Amino acid sequence: MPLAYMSGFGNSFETETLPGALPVGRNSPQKVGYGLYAEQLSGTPFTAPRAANQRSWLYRIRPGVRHMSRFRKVDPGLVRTAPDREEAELALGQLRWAPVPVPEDPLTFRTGLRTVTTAGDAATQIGMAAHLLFVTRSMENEYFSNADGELLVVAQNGSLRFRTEFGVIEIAPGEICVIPRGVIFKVEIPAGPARAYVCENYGGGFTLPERGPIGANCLANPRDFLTPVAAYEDKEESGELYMKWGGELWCCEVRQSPLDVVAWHGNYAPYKYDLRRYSPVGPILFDHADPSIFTVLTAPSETPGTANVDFVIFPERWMVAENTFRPPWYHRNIMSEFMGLIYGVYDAKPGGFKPGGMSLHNMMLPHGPDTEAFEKASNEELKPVKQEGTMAFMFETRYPQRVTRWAARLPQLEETYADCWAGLKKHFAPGRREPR
Ligand SMILES: O=C(O)Cc1cc(O)ccc1O
Ligand SMILES: [Fe+2]
Repeated sequence: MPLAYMSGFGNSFETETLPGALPVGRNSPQKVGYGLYAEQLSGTPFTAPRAANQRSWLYRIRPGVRHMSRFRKVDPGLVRTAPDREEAELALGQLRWAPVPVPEDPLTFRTGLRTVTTAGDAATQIGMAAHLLFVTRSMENEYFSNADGELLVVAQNGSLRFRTEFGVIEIAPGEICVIPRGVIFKVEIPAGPARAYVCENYGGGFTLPERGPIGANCLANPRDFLTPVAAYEDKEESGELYMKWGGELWCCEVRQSPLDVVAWHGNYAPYKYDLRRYSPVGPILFDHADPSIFTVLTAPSETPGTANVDFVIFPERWMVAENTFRPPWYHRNIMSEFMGLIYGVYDAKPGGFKPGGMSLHNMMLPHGPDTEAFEKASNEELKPVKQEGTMAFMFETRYPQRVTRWAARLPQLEETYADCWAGLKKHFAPGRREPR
């Protein structure tokens, strides 16, 4: 049966699996219908301004206190949290990794999550981490929750099904989902092994960017964001609930499924989005716009216009600009750019950047098109060209990103990456002037 979702970004949703399970006109009646417990989950402080305030009311078989009590600390595997004090063994420079294959070992969402970079400080709710995720086994009586940040999951290969307290979300390559901080879930693989990129946002939640003069439409449209309808498990089997909290991994035994929410209402809930629904806006006469024009979601910091993390994509689009060097320009950026390629070809690196691969262009490190892309873009006939079948993305943060020991030691790290610019020759000729 296809999964059911409700459309809209940050709406006040309501959904119930049994008729009348949601109290009417109040949150906390003396007795909730069907013998359910009422519980509030606050994603922002109680006192957050109305426009930013996020909370949901969950009507569940048992309250959270019956699922989570004393935790014990367990091995975090390859998950790291900022500030990551493990030695950075890498010399400063532009970095790129070839795709890391999905290992053969049995890996669940918990054991298959591997941190690549960390930035900021999770304890102060600043910054982010970029992870790779490999899943070869579904979680059964195992559940996960992240108190350190929200998780933006970018499917790259294979599908992932998230059974959450709020309902079930499935994503395939080209789609993303966001699991808010504190939400309990488990991950299944409906059709074999899966690989994904994950951005863990330690700061305030992702929201839609302002459109300014673009107006009321295009870019990511709110109606294309989908939140699951309620779904619950009434399962009295023991298992483990893992919680990432304070940069450590904790575990407690559960005697029943904590995914026992029969009905809920509110605006703090997981959601998914198909990146192909994004309507890109760009230069239609000349020049190359800043990539912020392709922001799907932004997690602001306290400084206006300075994101804690922006999630930016490079989707299919027409390139039409006249007398323009069409790929990204060479640049240095105060923000740090982590990129991945979901499918297709990325125009700045047509040969070297492979689907499933990743690159890191850290704060103020110069980067831009490789030699091949420069030569082509400087000499091609500037007809309208469609960049087809491509989807790259960037996690762009105001904080420098530190590479983890795991990522620094990966054999896929390309030692000679910077050679992709080695062929950029000196063309300077004081006697020659291009027409303006
Ligand atoms: O560096 C990159 O490849 C990402 C990027 C793309 C673009 O079109 C403009 C700026 C930018 O950082
Ligand atoms: Fe860049």
